[in-house]
Amino acid sequence: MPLQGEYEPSPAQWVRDQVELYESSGGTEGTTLLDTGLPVIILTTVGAKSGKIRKTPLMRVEHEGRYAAVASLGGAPTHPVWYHNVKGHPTVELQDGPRRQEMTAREVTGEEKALWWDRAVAAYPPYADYQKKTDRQIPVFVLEPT
Ligand SMILES: C[C@H](OP(=O)(O)OC[C@@H](O)[C@@H](O)[C@@H](O)Cn1c2nc(=O)[nH]c(=O)c-2cc2ccc(O)cc21)C(=O)N[C@@H](CCC(=O)N[C@@H](CCC(=O)O)C(=O)O)C(=O)O
Repeated sequence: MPLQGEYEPSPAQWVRDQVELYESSGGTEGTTLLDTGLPVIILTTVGAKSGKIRKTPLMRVEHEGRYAAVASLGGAPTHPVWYHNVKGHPTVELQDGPRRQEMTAREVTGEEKALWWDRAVAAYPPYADYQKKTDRQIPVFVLEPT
């Protein structure tokens, strides 16, 4: 059952554009991070305050059908806003290329987080740099098919 609500595009034009291209191409275009060629997924969440539908490109971190969503925001001192959406509404949708599925998200800690953090850094090495540049502990969600 797709998430219900009014879609509110990101205020960031480059994010809006990537979501638009990803979705309008059926997940065949806009599926990488610009010049890196590294794969990207689209996470759909429900706004924690507005209840609106939000769509957020994230680096693709996948292992045996489960995914990680890393709230890095480039190592900024505060969490990205979508972090609060997922905490408030753990039922999310994930589009990986042409495949879209409903997932349940949970924030991971301790050894489980360390395992997924290694997988995330292997998929996108700059995550390690982001963590070095902030005292904020970058949160990691694991997304599992509902
Ligand atoms: C700009 C802000 O976006 P954000 O949710 O903080 O997310 C910032 C970024 O993480 C987001 O732009 C990501 O897509 C950036 N990004 C990555 N961001 C990451 O954190 N990790 C990644 O791996 C990542 C990869 C990536 C790849 C490609 C790409 O194009 C972007 C990528 C935003 O959308 N703000 C809205 C509000 C959004 C919102 O969800 N509001 C909630 C309020 C929630 C609350 O405040 O409690 C609501 O509607 O209720 C606004 O200001 O109107």
